[in-house]
Amino acid sequence: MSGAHLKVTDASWRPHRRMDPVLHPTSFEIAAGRVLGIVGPNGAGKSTLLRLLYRYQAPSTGRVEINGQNIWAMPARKTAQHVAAVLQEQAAAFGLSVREIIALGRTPHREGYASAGTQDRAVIDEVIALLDLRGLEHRDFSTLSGGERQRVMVARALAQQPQILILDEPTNHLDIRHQLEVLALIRQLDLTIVVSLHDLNMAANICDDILVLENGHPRGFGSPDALLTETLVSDTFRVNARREKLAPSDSSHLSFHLPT
Ligand SMILES: Nc1ncnc2c1ncn2[C@@H]1O[C@H](COP(=O)(O)OP(=O)(O)OP(=O)(O)O)[C@@H](O)[C@H]1O
Repeated sequence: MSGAHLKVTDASWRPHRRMDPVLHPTSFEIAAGRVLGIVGPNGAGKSTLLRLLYRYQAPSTGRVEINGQNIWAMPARKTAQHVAAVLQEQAAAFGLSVREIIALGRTPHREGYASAGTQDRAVIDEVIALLDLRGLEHRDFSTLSGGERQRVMVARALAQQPQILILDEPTNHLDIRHQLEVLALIRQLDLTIVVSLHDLNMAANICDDILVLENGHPRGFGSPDALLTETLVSDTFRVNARREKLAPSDSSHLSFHLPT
């Protein structure tokens, strides 16, 4: 697996013609292999932007390009060979096992109704091991806990062998250990990653770049250190934010308080 260049130019989205945009024109560019964090308050437009990136919704204006190709000019199947998404809502599984769910990630790479070949099985085995799912692979997906399901959905996305991985709040439902494991995995994958996160400290730790959205508008794009200033975080999230150095690691840490 290796990443792809992602370029978003003036992409906006509005639900109906006469309504205000939910996402106003937004532009950014990330080189192959970088991790971009999307942060912002509830309703800021994070999931809406992600939907444009994995070709679920067409932008009302602007373009999304992967390695210079507009994703709406390619067949959906071709986009699915490049981009995989892990979403907050998990589809109903109708009695499928964990392994069968993960195998669905191979669909864009198969011809017609062909069943899983040797390469498909090897990829599925690899991601099952990577996400520590060996003990669960024959369980009915619907019997899993929220955190176990989340790991299965990450495994399914990786089975797609994408160049770009989109994750919408991937640490929801995960206990601390599995949060750290999923975040470490994100850092270690040789892919371009776009991840929405509510935890700004987590975002600052794992992301190369951050895009801040507020009320459907891009507020800034840049490195976590340069962008996530006390002023920007306080204004965007309507809190008093303080940035401190944690001893002994000397890493930067944001803390938050309600304004008095
Ligand atoms: N299909 C739609 N029709 C009308 N409004 C919509 C539609 N989809 C999203 N919205 C609105 O757009 C805004 C942004 O929603 P979005 O889900 O992108 O925000 P978010 O930043 O991901 O929020 P959260 O952090 O709460 O998950 C919200 O006010 C939402 O109600």
